[in-house]
Amino acid sequence: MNVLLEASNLAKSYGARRAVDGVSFQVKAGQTLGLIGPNGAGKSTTVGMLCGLLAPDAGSVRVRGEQLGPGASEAKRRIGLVPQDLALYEELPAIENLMLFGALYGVPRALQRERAQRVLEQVNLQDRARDKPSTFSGGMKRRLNIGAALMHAPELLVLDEPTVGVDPQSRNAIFDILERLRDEGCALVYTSHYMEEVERLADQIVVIDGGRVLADDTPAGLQRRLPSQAALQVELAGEPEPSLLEGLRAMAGVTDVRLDGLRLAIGLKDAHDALPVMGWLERSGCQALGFATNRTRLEDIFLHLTGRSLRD
Ligand SMILES: Nc1ncnc2c1ncn2[C@@H]1O[C@H](COP(=O)(O)OP(=O)(O)OP(=O)(O)O)[C@@H](O)[C@H]1O
Repeated sequence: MNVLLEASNLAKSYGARRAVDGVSFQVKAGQTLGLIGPNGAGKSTTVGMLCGLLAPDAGSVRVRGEQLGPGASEAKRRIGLVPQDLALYEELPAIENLMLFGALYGVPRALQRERAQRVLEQVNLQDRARDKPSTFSGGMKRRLNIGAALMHAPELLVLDEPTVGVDPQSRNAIFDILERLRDEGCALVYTSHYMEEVERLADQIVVIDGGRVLADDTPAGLQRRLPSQAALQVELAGEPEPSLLEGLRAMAGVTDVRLDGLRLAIGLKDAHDALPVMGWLERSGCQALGFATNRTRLEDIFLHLTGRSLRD
């Protein structure tokens, strides 16, 4: 696959604070890259540099081989940015908002209306073309905000936490739009601190924390890095013998054993390891009131990599 965007060793400090500290990754044409990290990880600062809004202290961003610099360029025109904060004119009808953004991005005047109509369809607002954003719901404003970044038909759409403050229904509507764009071949960089969002959309995931890349892998590759692929929860009838816990820890396929009151949590290399473990518990005379199994969530990769959870 051909490389569309290449970030190399990006660094940016605000005073003494290193917000981004040597970030590198690639986005290939048509690829969907999820950039995930907790609040303050450096996502917005990275996005600002990817789009040429922030000048890096060190490192570079190349779009189809051309390095981003100050001022307008062919490389910048290949990118559309959906900022975290809404950037709309509340009292200007939706279609005119889009035409204005088209003009700012250099779309020829003769093409602006036609382009805006196509974009309104892409973001499912074709029935609201003449209405003002001041009359829109929060989710509709977010969709129009995405539309503004699509007016110049970019090859790559960069979205900075586009679902912040959005209800679940509107969030799904945004995802439908992004999935359609992806299917039409538009590359996406999607930043979030919700792993389930990134998992739904991305075919490559970059995990960042403290301004550094901790992992850059496919969702399946990240999942494989987790020591436990599943967990078995056992509700015990009584206090277990220490030998029971020792026996469990020695079993093949068991990665971790934790006792919390009468709840036993057993980490498993594979979901298939649950049955032999339950059989062994029964043969050992363990009195259980209930069993439950669950697959490890990809979200736990952050805990695995840092010892901290993604959201406090
Ligand atoms: N303009 C600024 N001036 C000073 N410090 C800043 C500025 N912007 C960001 N920072 C700091 O840089 C670090 C990275 O911030 P950044 O906004 O890039 O993270 P983020 O991952 O996007 O977080 P969030 O999800 O909260 O937006 C943080 O410690 C933040 O406080």
